[in-house]
Amino acid sequence: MDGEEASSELVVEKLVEMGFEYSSAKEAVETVGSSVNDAADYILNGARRSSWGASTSSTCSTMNKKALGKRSVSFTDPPGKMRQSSILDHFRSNCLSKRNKVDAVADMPICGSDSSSCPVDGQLGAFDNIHAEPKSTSELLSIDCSKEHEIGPEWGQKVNSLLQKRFGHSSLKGFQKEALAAWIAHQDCLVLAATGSGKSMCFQIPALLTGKVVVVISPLISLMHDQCLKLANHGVSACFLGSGQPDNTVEQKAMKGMYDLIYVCPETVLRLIAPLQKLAAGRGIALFAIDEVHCVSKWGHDFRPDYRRLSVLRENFSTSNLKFLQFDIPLMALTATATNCVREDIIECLCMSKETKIVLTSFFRSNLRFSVKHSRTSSPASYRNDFLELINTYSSRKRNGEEQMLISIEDLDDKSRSSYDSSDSSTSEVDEDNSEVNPSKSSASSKKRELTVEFLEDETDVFQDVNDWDVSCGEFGGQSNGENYDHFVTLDAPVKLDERMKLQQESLGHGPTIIYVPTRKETVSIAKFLCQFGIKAAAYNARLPKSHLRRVHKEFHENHLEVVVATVAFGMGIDKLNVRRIIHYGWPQSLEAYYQEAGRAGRDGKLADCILYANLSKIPTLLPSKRSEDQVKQAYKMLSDCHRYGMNTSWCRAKILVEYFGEDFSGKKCLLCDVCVKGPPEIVNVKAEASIFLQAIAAYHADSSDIL
Ligand SMILES: Nc1ncnc2c1ncn2[C@@H]1O[C@H](COP(=O)(O)OP(=O)(O)OP(=O)(O)O)[C@@H](O)[C@H]1O
Repeated sequence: MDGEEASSELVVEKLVEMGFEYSSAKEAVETVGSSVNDAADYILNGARRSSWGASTSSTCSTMNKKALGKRSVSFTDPPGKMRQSSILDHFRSNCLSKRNKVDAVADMPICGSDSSSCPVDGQLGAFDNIHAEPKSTSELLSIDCSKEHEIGPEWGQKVNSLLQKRFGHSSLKGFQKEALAAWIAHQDCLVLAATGSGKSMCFQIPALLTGKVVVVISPLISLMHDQCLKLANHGVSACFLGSGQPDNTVEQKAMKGMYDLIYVCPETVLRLIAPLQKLAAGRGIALFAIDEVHCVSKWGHDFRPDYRRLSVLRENFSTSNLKFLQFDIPLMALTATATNCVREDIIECLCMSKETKIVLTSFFRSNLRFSVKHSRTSSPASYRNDFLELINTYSSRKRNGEEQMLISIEDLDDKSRSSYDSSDSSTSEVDEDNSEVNPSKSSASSKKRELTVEFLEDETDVFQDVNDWDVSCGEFGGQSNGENYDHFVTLDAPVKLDERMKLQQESLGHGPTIIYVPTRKETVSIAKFLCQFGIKAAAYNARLPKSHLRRVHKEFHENHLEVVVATVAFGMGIDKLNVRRIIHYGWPQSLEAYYQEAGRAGRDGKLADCILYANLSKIPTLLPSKRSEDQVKQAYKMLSDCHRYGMNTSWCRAKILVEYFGEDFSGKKCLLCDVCVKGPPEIVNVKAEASIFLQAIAAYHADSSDIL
């Protein structure tokens, strides 16, 4: 093999790792040469034109790739000019969209192609606007934090007026009040509240109330960036620090106390202990907030080692260490998902005080309709069964006004066979049986079939670098789409029975869908499958080119994409209100991860579906990662909890989930899930069969004793 051949093989190998079929990878490399990015662009471009590209010309959608030639099929700038779009682009686009939304959208080029229209100087200008100097100082409410307080009527009024003035909300939610009461009493606090319930307000208010700084530790640049952006929109000054921060004056300004809130990743906060101590002595630090705190625990689903070192906060910002402090600077730890065991681990590991207040809201999300379906998954033959309803959902919208002809399974067969038959035969996961697998059948059929093993994309590999600027440079932020937060339901307590009964009658809107799949390969194959039927679908996994990932985020948030087929890499920070369906097509890695991912549906409070397609003949296997033996054991225990959830046929699914997090749901049901609606499987009286069976055994033993 000569050098060139060897490098082509390597590129093909890389492309297969990204999730592409070997044959497509090979063809792409033959056509565009040995560049991973070009080849990936080349393959994706075909899928994209037939899926997202409603406006692209039909000549492109015929995918006559060879005729199109190298550059004409690429959707990004030529390599030499290609520039990773940055957070600044997003700020810029948001500033633009605030000034003139319609114009900005019309002008907005698709991923990365706007480099010429956005000079670096201009970007920095926009960036400075985001990191506004604290205008709020004169508006600060003079509250004496040296005394203990309760959120009495006086406090309540002050906070509510701030809330209204700054954020347009009428009052604090119950759990927010509780968390603030703990902070006012200088207590540490662990807040466990559902995704999207408003946890950030618990640490944003202290910065605005006291005039001191709040330091927020967060795992991802995308989350920090998103929050800074939202705060800037509300006129609150905030910044984020870390290697993802391109302006090196921001850190100095932050340490001088020029921002109300400082967002920082764990590794950076560890580096900044001495300057933060100076800040505490100067403007003062009101609170350390540790967001997504489940990352502390090895028993959680998203462990990040740097989080465990955050005990330095208690050690270095306590009265014993800093003599000028009257009280230890309180720690507020926040998460949406933590089991009892994870909670204990967090409190111990962060050296939070013994009196730490735990503010726990109901994990129950009354508008989420959970169900489990059984499927072989991972095979194009199953796709035809499993995605029929989804395809019909989106195609009925497109045929709006015309006769509503639903696509039949035969139509799907015709359409998809042409492009999938060949791949069917080339995969070891071929599924000849077209019918849905049901649990009773599966044990019998698994005798005939080998159990297969599926390598899960491991989230510890996905987010190797907390400052992964490229992956996380975010087009997140549902609010900028004009989606209405007014519909947001208070998630403090399960809504009333009659409200849930009403939800049963509601029809599920067309809104966006996220399909989570365990492997990178499936992100590509399912997106490709859905594209065949005119669905605007795109694949998302950590190995795909960054420019593609950015584009997926952007188009998803702007409602141009209908379906994203993703691994766990499409994760934290997805804050979009109108997601109508979260489909897990294969096993999730844990019930915590499942609930967090499913929780991205229905944040507008309207009915949303959370469907798990369980494949009982597939054993999920974690990709090799930096996990210790103990952690691997724990990871497999978590997988087995998922299995139990998938096998359940008797208990309300929401009950299983919320009780997993230690909540008492006794005597309650969600009334929406498949088990609540269809009930447990019918009880069959097998007395007669059992008696024959027992007689047969008795006869057998009698015969054997005769022989003996
Ligand atoms: N008291 C309130 N009344 C009404 N809306 C609120 C209130 N507090 C916060 N919200 C809104 O709730 C939405 C979600 O808030 P936030 O992003 O803080 O949720 P979160 O719990 O941190 O979510 P996640 O777990 O996904 O990080 C925001 O739009 C916020 O403005």
